[in-house]
Amino acid sequence: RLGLSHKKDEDFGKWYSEVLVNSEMIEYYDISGCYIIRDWAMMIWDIMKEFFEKEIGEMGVDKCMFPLFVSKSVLNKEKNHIAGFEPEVAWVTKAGKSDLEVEIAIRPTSETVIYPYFSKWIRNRHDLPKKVNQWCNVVRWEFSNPMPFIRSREFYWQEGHTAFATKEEADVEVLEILEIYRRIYEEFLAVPVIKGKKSELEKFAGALYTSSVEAFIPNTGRGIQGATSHCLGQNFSKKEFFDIKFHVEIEEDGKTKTDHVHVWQNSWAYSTRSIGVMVMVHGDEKGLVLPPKVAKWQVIVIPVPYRDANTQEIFDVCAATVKTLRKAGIRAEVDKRDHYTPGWKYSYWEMKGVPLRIEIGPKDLANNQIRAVRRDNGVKMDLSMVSLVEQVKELLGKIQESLFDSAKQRRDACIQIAATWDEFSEALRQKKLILAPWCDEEEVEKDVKNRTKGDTGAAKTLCTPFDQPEMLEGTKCFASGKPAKKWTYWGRSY
Ligand SMILES: O=C(C[C@H]1NCCC[C@H]1O)Cn1cnc2c(c1=O)CCCC2
Ligand SMILES: [Mg+2]
Repeated sequence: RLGLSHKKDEDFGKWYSEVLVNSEMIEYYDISGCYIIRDWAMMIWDIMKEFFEKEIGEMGVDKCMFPLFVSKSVLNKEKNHIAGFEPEVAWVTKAGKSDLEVEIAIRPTSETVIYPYFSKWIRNRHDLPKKVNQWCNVVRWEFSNPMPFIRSREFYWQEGHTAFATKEEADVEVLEILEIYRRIYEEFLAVPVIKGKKSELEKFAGALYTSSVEAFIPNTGRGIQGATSHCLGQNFSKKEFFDIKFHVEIEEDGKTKTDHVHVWQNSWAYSTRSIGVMVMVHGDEKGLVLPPKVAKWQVIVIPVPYRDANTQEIFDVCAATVKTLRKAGIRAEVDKRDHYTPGWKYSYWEMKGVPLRIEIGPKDLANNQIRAVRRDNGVKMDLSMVSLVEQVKELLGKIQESLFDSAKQRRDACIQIAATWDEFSEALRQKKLILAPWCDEEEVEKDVKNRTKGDTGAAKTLCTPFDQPEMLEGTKCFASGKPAKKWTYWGRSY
């Protein structure tokens, strides 16, 4: 296993692809935009899923699994929510040699699959709130250049779909879910994100409003949507095709009348794209760098026998060390392959991004200690075998924290405030994440897109952060010169 042949700061795309293959996260596939997700990456997905499932389980969200296929008539019932997306929908048109009577779409998202059943299941108030979530694959036949995890034609996500009797309940849940997404990124993947609201132009067409957590890739100067939590309002429930409503009894001049109220809905998702963002943010010239929280192996133990001196004893101590660490809930493994040298193993596990390496050789045995090496900053230290578990736990905590802190420092260094068009253009040229005062007019947003169109893509609004800086009296929009209404993040994006 050689090192990487591409540098992160020289050819980011090739570096990213090589890291994913060399760390055994991804295998390429013969259909463009489709990738094999291997064990090393599946463990990341499963660790996040376990946390996410626990959190939404406590919120009363039920599990479900709706069909992969959507009939053409159903998908096109709700045209406006897929407006502009038709080219991305994949269709099944044949089975064997015979054409299908009716073409069947492969789900690109499941609103039109699920909501007819919400209509059937929700009859009166005590059927509410209705909350379901499914973990599944979706297919979107994107045409812009595919990238493993970031932009693939099939990807895995969870999609939550909920219905409430009142808007207030829906509004609360939108933000509760958004906070879980922030935790997924910041506490598990050690990636800083910005919580905010999408503009009317960038939001999901079927939504009343869209909130998102936005990440940023310093190397390419591009923003990337990390996860979305939408309030759909009554946009779907009031559509006659769905007509999702509950009946209420109202007293009117002494008589009880029944009326009905359309439900208020949310939908929310994060996907395997989150894994790609983590790789891009933390990876380095030696390969993948895994945050301990999501590493299949948090500690790799390497025996370092010296000539034939007490080799068996060294192997026994390595095995015992792994056992002790595992008993304490630390995900540890020993690499006892005898056809590789210790040095070779160091490079192999560095490429795979294991947060902490433990080396055990004759000297370590003699001093009842081990040599620990951090993957994030390469620092080496000798740890006593006495209270090793506590020291390793503390070290893993420090690695997790320092990965987040350094990623946040690098992201913050990319943030540039722009008050005028010239400052905006210059910041864009410098691949910055731009915070600018905006008049909140859609025409202006479209104009900025047109004026910044180029081979590296146009600049767009990423989100309007909930955490708004003060807007001084008289502040002008950077693009239109009109009175600014809000501070918004702009940039090129994936
Ligand atoms: O998928 C959503 C909205 C919503 N879907 C459910 C989970 C939350 C949220 O992502 C938006 N969207 C994006 N992309 C596409 C579609 C689409 O509806 C439908 C057609 C194919 C491309
Ligand atoms: Mg898309």
